[in-house]
Amino acid sequence: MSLVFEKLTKRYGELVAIDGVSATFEPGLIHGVIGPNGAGKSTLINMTAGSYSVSDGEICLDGRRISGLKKHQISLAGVARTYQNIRLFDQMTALENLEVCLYPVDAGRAWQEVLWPPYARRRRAERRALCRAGLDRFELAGYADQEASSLSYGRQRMLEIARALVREPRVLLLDEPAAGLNHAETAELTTRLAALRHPDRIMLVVEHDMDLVMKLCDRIVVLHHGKLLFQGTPAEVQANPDVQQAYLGTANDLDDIRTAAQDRRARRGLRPRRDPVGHRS
Ligand SMILES: Nc1ncnc2c1ncn2[C@@H]1O[C@H](COP(=O)(O)OP(=O)(O)OP(=O)(O)O)[C@@H](O)[C@H]1O
Repeated sequence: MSLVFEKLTKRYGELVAIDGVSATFEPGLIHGVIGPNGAGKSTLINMTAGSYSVSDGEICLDGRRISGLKKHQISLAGVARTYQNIRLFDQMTALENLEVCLYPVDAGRAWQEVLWPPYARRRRAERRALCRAGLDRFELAGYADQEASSLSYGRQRMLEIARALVREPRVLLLDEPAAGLNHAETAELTTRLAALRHPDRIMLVVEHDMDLVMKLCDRIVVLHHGKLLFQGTPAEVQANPDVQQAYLGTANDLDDIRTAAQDRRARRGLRPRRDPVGHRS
């Protein structure tokens, strides 16, 4: 049982953003997806979540083809995601951001709640309890009734992950979860993500922060110009000469990557990283 990409291809007109990528992602593991800017990482996430169509090849979850399904059908199949640029319902409270994900999606159950108020009240209370527990997992319970937009940037990131988890997805796709976080927040995020490792859950993390990737991930897929360059454990990836040449630059030297990530943040208007005592680096 796994998530499988079979000769996956995405074309934007003439541009081949993902070029015949085949890979298998096992449950119980955290899979990193890395590669230089424009390598196709977000495109991979967007196709898996159904935000972008697949040009060729297929994506299967537990043996069932999910590419070609609509976005909401893929979500119901158990795929949840977060975004590079946080997307919350800003005017809703933290709790409501989770609750909206649990409202009945089939007409039958929705009508049951409309026609039978005691049942609706009980279901609402159950949903609320589940969402409070979801917030609690990220130490956000104290912010349950605050508007999402009023939370700090770091808490908004955590809230988005808490929301993605509220339906207990089989597949959790995280697109640059550490973007814009300072060192302390990234360290906290790394611990929290590690705690999400579960035998039934497949996690894919697209990330430029190599420290986070190397610490957190069990397996790493390296993309280069839309092609699968290499896959292996963090140690294998760091030792691979092709990866070093294409991406890491020099063996075990992650400073260039950090600098590139900083430049990228600045270009995108994201917060630059700060060290734990608050000095900008
Ligand atoms: N909607 C789109 N329409 C046209 N081209 C696109 C679209 N989305 C991405 N691309 C192009 O596809 C290629 C891969 O982009 P993608 O965003 O997937 O790369 P990435 O590895 O996630 O990059 P980054 O690390 O900078 O986010 C790039 O050349 C990009 O310009």
